Amino acid sequence: MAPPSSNGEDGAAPGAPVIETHGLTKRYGSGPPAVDGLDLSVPPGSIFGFLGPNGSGKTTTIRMLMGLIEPTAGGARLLGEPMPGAARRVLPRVGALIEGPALYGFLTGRANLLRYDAADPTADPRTRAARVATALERVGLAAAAGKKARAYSLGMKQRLGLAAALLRPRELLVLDEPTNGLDPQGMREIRSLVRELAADGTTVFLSSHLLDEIEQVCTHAAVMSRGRLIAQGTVAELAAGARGRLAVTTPDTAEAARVLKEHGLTDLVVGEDRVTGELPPGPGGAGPEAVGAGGGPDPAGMGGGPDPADLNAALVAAGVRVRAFGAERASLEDVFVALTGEGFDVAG
Ligand SMILES: Nc1ncnc2c1ncn2[C@@H]1O[C@H](COP(=O)(O)OP(=O)(O)OP(=O)(O)O)[C@@H](O)[C@H]1O
Repeated sequence: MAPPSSNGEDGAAPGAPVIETHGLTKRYGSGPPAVDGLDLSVPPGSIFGFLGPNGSGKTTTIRMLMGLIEPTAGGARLLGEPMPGAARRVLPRVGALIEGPALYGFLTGRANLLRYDAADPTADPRTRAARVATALERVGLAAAAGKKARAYSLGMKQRLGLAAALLRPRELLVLDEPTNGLDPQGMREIRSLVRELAADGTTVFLSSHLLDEIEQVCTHAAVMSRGRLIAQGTVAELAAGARGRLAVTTPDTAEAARVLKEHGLTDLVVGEDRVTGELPPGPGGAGPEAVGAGGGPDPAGMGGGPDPADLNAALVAAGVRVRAFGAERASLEDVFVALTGEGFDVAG
């Protein structure tokens, strides 16, 4: 195997996590820690969603990752290097957008980027204009580059912030709530930009309190609750770890509910012509990397339990007229609720 430094770059071996934390903890005062013993592992090339309700410790974690604040305990490595120790070496390879971009409203979008570029002592002034033009093009702001930043929509401001983060090639992008406050169109624009950047090989780590957003754009996710990591893995693994619900469409709802209950389904919801119920847990438990839950993988993705074919046969045998029958895929919201026993605060 080639040595890790054979590509002439510092840092991690190929395939090594781009972000890795061990027991990362931050305590601000005498209360419970804002971040508590976090073990995070972000694979290269992933779009990694860092999910949790407001106040669950996402921004505090990102600030520690970027070396902006010191952990109370534990440590973090970025691109294989310890933070904050190696910040000067590592941060030029990392683009970040934390708590919205700092922009001068009285300057044009282009002039804002020229200022950012000029603030980088390693940036060659002779190629500055070209770099700025490329970054504006990258985020779809070339046509609006001559407008004052104060006339930009929130989505355009976020894109300008991303352009600033992309003035030089980056191996990792860290985005704190990049779509916060944006309208649906603005959200779509940021999401497609994130996908494009990832397709070019950049690992993207983004925080969000929006489950939907993580499901739409991310390949991997970590779920935070009250400063603790409660699960991490691929989005597919996480959703498969939550028990799916079975839905039966039938005019014979009462009888269908009885049969499903008999076969171990719980949390039955009986509608006008539909019954849904939670499939019982299989031997695998809560999911592949459910922290502290001790579960193993569930290859069927249905939570184990009875075979749906047998359930359908039992319904028919009991005289239930089945119009439609199927498993509903668990969402990340189901995962969150199953793991924490709490609802997800989706305000905003
Ligand atoms: N500088 C600080 N001093 C004291 N407490 C803080 C500070 N920053 C954050 N906290 C507290 O730490 C906890 C985690 O906050 P944090 O901002 O990291 O969460 P978050 O998940 O990013 O939420 P949000 O999306 O609302 O920013 C909260 O209880 C918050 O009040």
